Amino acid sequence: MTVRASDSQCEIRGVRMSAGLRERLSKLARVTHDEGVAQPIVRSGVGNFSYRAAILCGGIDQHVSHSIFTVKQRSFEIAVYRQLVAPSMDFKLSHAVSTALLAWLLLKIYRLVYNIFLHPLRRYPGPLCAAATTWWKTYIEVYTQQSMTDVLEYLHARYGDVVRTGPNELHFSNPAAYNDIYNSSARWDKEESLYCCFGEDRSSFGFLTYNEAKQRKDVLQPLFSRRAITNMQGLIREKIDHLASVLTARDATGKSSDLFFAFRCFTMDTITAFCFAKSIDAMDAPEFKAPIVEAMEAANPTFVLFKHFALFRKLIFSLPPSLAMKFSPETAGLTQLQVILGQQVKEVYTNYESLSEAPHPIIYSRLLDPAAQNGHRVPVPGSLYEEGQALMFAGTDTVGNTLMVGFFHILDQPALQVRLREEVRRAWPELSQPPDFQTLEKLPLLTAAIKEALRMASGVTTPLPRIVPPSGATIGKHAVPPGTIVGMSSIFVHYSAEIFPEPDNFDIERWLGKGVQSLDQWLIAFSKGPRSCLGINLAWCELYLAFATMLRKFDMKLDGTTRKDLVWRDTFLPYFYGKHLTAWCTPIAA
Ligand code: HEM
Repeated sequence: MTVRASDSQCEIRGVRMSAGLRERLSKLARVTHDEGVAQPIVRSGVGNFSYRAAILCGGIDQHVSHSIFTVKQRSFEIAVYRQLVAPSMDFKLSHAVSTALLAWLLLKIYRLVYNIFLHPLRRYPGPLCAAATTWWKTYIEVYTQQSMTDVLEYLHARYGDVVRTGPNELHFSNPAAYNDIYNSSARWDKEESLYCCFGEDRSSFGFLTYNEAKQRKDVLQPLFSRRAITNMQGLIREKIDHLASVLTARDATGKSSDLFFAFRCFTMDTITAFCFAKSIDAMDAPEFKAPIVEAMEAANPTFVLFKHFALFRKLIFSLPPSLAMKFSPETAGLTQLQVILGQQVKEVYTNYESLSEAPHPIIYSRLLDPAAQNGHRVPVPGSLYEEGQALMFAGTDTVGNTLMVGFFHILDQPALQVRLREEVRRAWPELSQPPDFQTLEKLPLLTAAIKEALRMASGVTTPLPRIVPPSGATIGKHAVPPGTIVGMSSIFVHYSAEIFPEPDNFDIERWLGKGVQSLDQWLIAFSKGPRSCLGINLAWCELYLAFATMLRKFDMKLDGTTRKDLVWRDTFLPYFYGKHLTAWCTPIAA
């Protein structure tokens, strides 16, 4: 089709023009119609006019025509546009949109019907909505903001030991099933939508496959072995002593302390020194409100949002930090954390040599060492950053939560605090000569208290989702087809009344006495199998040194925190949203 237009005339060739259209145009302008001419004349029209006329004539018609309009351009243009072009454009657009919507809707309906009636998991019990669509989980976690672990408890009480929690997902509650999923021979992939939400896809924690994770963990493992951690316990001793001195100074000014943040600052300073040979000095922040610790705390619920809305996550991660924080204040904590951490990683990258001056092995020194890579390349900067973020999260909140939960219960039972202190004092008579990690490990009451704290804090509370391999699997005596997402939250083991009677009570006696060693198999805070915790030795060492030091150096009393304040919501780690554990920490003179 061609259009030629001037101030007074518009010529259109090679278009299809119906009788109806011709009649309507005639009312607007004088139209000359010549059926015989089909040769196109290519000349440009006058701006919008020719464009609109072109749309007008291209849209609706039957016959090939050549029409000449004699027009008063402006009024013709407006009239044609209003009466013919706009409606026809609307029609075409709305037609395309509604067709696409209909196709999408049909596809979704087909998917729902398939998920409910034809899916290989159709015989597994669970809510209909969960079987039909993953949006059910989004509704629970994002819209109602319930803790998925609470919902799972309810579902298992109603449906039994296996529940379908998504179209392609099963959750198990029988403690025996835990070992079927998480054991040394189960090299199953991690599930993408959860593990990618942290933005740590290229880290020991975030790699989805066993092989990728193993390659990275093999590089890091020598630094996390029991021997390596025992050798570097001086670093942890230095950090916990520093925390004790800050708490002492606070007490001297008559202040109680936010131990929730204080413990996180201690673990943060420890892991940053271990990673970067440089502490972030979180413990020296006023009121222990170190920006990185606060940012980490605020980041927890963000991951739930990112898990359900991957596009939103990609958008936030792609924006410059200042824009991301403005655009989405609710995820600003994570962005802030990434900025702080990014600077730290960049510094290490540019001052690599300084790492060798540290008195203990440094994680980044090893990550950047070509000789440590077992024939592979040194990780790219993005992967180095992500490893740093993974280690910060893995090493800070987990140990911090265990200390916080443990100390709440110990302070809630003053007689227990005295009993534990007496045991520690026997091993640590001279305040200025603290015993080492190996000595503390032998103290039965202290060990029982730490185990009980690990049990009740539960480490990572989310069911750790894995993909059943092509061979399929039997989990808790149920045959599970290949490709199914399976998981089990640690709380179904740690709060099982059959294994741990009266599980809501902090009772160190359950770990003491003869024949209780077998109970250790049910302490699964660090998970089991090839994707279990890389930092387990570091965590135990921090816990022993911190529990012993706090008990030996302070007489502690709760400052208004009650059991109700220990409420949490599952955001991968438990997100404690009650009043922080606050206590008076009075130094013990000798
Ligand atoms: C009480 C303290 C801790 C607890 C309860 C704990 C718990 C866990 C759990 C349950 C997992 C498995 C996560 C999954 O399957 O997705 C895990 C993995 C991991 N943890 Fe820990 N953790 C603790 C301390 C630490 C520390 C101090 C570090 C070191 C900085 C650390 C580093 C890691 C890493 C790198 C992984 C990923 C391993 C993999 O995916 O193969 N953790 N931890």
